[in-house]
Amino acid sequence: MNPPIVELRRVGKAFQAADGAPRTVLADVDFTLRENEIVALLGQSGSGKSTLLRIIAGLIPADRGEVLYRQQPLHGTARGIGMVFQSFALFPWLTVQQNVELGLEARGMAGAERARRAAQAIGLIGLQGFEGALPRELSGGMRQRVGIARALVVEPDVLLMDEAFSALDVLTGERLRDEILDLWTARQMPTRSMLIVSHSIEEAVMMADRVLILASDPGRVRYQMSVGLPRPRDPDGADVRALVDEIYGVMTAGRVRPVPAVFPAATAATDATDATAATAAAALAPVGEEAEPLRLDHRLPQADIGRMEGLLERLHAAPFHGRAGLPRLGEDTELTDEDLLPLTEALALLGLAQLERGDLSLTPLGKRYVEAEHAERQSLFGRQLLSQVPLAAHIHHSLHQEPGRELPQGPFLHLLRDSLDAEEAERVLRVAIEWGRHGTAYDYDYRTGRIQLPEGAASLAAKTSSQPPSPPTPPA
Ligand SMILES: Nc1ncnc2c1ncn2[C@@H]1O[C@H](COP(=O)(O)OP(=O)(O)OP(=O)(O)O)[C@@H](O)[C@H]1O
Repeated sequence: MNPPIVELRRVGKAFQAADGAPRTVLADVDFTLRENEIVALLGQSGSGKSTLLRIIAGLIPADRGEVLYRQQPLHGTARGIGMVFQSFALFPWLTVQQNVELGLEARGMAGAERARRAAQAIGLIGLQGFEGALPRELSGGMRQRVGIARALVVEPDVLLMDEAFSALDVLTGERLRDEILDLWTARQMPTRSMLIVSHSIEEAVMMADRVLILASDPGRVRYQMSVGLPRPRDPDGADVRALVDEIYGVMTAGRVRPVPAVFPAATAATDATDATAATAAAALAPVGEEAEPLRLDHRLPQADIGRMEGLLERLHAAPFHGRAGLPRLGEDTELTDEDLLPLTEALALLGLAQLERGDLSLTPLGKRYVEAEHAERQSLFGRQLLSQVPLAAHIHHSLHQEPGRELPQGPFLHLLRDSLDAEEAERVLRVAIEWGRHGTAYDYDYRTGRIQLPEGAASLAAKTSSQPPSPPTPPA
C-alpha cells in the first residue's frame, strides 16, 4: 500500500448556528489519502464536503481529532497542499501571469524564478499566449485553467479540487477534466495525489481510484468504493456505467423511508386507487433498512414543482414507461446529479415515485398524478404533503388553530433554527411554502411574510384526515 500523505483521525467540526448554539457539520471523520491516488468525495449538498477540503487545505481548523500531513500535525496551510476552487477565485485586476505567480510571491521567491515557474505552469495547462490577459478577457474554461495553474505552480504534493469543473459548461468541464487526467497519467503534474469534491457521479468514477460518500447531519464517511479501472476510461463503457449505477444506488438508498398509509382508512375504504397507492407507498423503504419517520426539521430537498412534474412526465413517457435508471434519466432530461438527486428524493418523500438501487419508478399514485388534470394534481400533492412532511403538517395545523387563519413565518423559522443554520432554515421553509402553495395546503403573502390558509382549505384538511392533524414530534 502506498504511504499516506494526508490522514484525518476522528475529525470533527461544528459551526455556530444563528442562535449561537454549535451545529456539528463533521463528526468522527477518518480518512487517509495515499500517494499516487485520486480520491473523489461525493455527498448531498451540505454534508460537509467543502468543509472537509478546507480543513485539509488548512484554511479552517478542525475542532476535534487530528489532521496529519506527511505524518506531521497540520497547523494552518501547508506548502505541499494546493487547492482549486469552483469560483476560480482570481484577482480581476491581475493578469494571468500575475495571478499564477501570486502563490510564489507569498513564499518570497525571486522574480526571475517566479516568472520561470509560472510560465511552466501556464504552458502545462495550455494557456500560452494569454500571460498578459486579464481574467475578464477569458472564457470560464480559461479562467479555471488559470485557477489550476495557480494551484500547480507551487508544485503541491496534494491537489484539492472543490467542484472545480461545475461552474463550466458540460463540454468545457469534461475537456478540462480529461486534460488534467492525461497530465496525471503521464506524470507531468508535480502532484502526488488529488482529492476532488464533486456533485457528478460520472466525474467521480471517471477520475478517481477511490470514491467516498459522505453522509449528512453530521458528515461522516458512509461508504467507500475502489475504482480499479485503467485510464483513460470510457464514460460510455460498461465498467464505468456499472459503477455509476452502483453509486447512484448507494446515494439514493436511505434517503427514503416507508410511507405510512397515504390516506386515512375512512377515505381509502371508499377509494380503491388510493388504497392501492397506500400499499405501493408502503413499499418505499430501501431494502434491509429500518426507516425512521421524517423529522420536523428534515432538510427538505431543493426541488422545484415544475421540475418535479417534468421528471414525472418523462418517467411516464416512452422509452421509460414508468421506470428508469437515474444515469439514463439524467442524460435524457439533461439534469445534473446536483439537480436530479433532490428531485428524485422529493418525489420519493411524497410517495409519487420510488427509488430502489439507483432506479426511479412511478408509484401508482405518481402515475395517477401524471395522468391527472391540474386541479387533481394539486389536490393529490397537498394530501401527500400533509401526510408525509411533518413541517407542512405543522404549519397547516398551526394555521387551523388561529382564528385569523394566518401566521407570520417567523415562529416557523425560529423553530427550524433550533437545529439548522439561518440560511438552511430559510431554504427549508421556502421549500415547504412552495410545496404547500402548489398543494393548496396554505398560501404565502410575499408582501407581509405571512402564511395563511387559502379559501376552501378546510375541505383539504377534511380529506387529508378525519382527525385534525396532530402536531408532529418536535425535533430531537
Ligand atoms: N463558515 C460557516 N459558518 C456557519 N456554517 C457553515 C460555515 N461553512 C459551512 N457551514 C455549514 O456547514 C454545512 C456544510 O457545508 P459545506 O459547504 O461543507 O457542505 P457541502 O457538502 O460542501 O455542500 P455543497 O455540496 O452544497 O457545496 C452547511 O450546512 C453550511 O451551511
